[in-house]
Amino acid sequence: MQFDTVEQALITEARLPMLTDEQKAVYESVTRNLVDGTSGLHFLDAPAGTGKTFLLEVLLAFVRSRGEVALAVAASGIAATLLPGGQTAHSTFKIPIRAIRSSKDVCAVGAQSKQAAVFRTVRLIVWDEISMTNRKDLEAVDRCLRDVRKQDVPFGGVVFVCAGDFRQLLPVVVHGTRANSVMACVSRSPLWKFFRRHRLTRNIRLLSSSDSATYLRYTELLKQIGSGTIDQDAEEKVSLPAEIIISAEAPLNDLINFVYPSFEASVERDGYFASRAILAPYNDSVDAINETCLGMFPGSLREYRSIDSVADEDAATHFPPELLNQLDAPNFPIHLLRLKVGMPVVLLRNINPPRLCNGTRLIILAMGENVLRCKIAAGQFTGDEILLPRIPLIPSNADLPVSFKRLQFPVKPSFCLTIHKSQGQSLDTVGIDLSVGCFTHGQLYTALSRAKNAANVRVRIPGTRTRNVVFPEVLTED
Ligand SMILES: Nc1ncnc2c1ncn2[C@@H]1O[C@H](COP(=O)(O)OP(=O)(O)OP(=O)(O)O)[C@@H](O)[C@H]1O
Repeated sequence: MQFDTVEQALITEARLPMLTDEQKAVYESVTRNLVDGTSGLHFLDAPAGTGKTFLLEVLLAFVRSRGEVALAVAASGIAATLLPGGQTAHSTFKIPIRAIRSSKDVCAVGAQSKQAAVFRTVRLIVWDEISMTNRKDLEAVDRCLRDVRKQDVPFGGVVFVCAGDFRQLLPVVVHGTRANSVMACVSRSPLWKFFRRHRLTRNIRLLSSSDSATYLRYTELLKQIGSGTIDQDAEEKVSLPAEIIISAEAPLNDLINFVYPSFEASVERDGYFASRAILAPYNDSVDAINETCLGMFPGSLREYRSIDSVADEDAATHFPPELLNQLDAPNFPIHLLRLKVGMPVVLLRNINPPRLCNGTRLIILAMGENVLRCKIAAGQFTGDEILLPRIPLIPSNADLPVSFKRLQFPVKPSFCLTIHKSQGQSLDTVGIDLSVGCFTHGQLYTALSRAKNAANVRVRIPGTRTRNVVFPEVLTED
């Protein structure tokens, strides 16, 4: 309700003529439900870059221009920052965060809560990157909406539009097998049959800046990699075009210099870090590349050591601070955080959604003893300045020997991101470090499809072949 209806109407008016015929057909189908007051479940099932998120933005603006409530969520924080008013699905619906999901999971939404009041009035829910969502989360939201809205129909009768691409990354199942990942997909949910499937086929991301021959060659390569129809050997390795390869025998700096040709100039240029990134499949490689980039980045280094303590005082003698300092968990700040003014970092917690979410990218402007002054680097709040304090953080979902608390800035360097975090992004320049190859479904396709221009992609691999993992059983027919 905080959206300005006039402003939203202007966005709708400006964007409508831009929609392709395919996008327009979906827009009309969804707005028919919204205008008629009928319910409708829609699934935008389309390859990377075909404008799913773009279309969701127009639908959100349409509803908000009418003074009605539209909620925007995404499977990951960084994808949520791309949607106006976007938040993670977990944060919006209070879905429990657990390593092992259960069919009995319930959203922590009280009947008298503000959240429940919003769910009763909401007209449209859009859910982006749904292919990364665990079906149990979607099912928990279904139960919550039926309950709160007192309507025993799927999602309590709201108009629900989800967008995704099963060629890209699937839900993460900790210690899970291939079958566990496949079974966790929303497409395996009994709810899925209620969704009407819409297709988009034109890659608009690439269209924006490639010549037509390059466009055709690269979109064909993406299609074959995404569907697993490209020639691959017994180790699932595929050949990539010579012009995009950087040899892994050459120094890592070659890839860094391709993506970040001038760190000195970057400090002055708005949008420099939002439009480019190095991607890698493993957290360890990401950390090592960030460390190398930090060494090359100009300016003086400041080190921040966290203060770590165990939750259970009785365990304190067995787990002294020096031992806790060495513990690490995914999506958790490290004990010794090394920062420089002007460098990009990514937020690791929801501080004040939707402005400051897990996944918001920031540039450091100044560093104090207990506070960082930062500028938001991407998304609808780009340019806003914020103050970020050290906060107490407890690792979730981690295989750690003890439960502990860390007082640290909730950020990590983001010259390089995991491929997982890049899903949903459109980047001008992309460098992919595959010196250690991809390990799961859709990683190579997701990484290669982030680029707006095929000429601005480089992949660092040993030799000319790299691993492409595809689980054909999750792919829907084109
Ligand atoms: N009709 C359009 N007119 C102009 N630009 C568009 C249009 N549709 C999409 N785009 C642009 O194309 C790029 C890719 O669009 P978008 O991110 O919506 O694709 P996507 O299908 O959501 O991709 P992914 O599956 O990778 O998340 C963006 O830069 C977006 O602004």
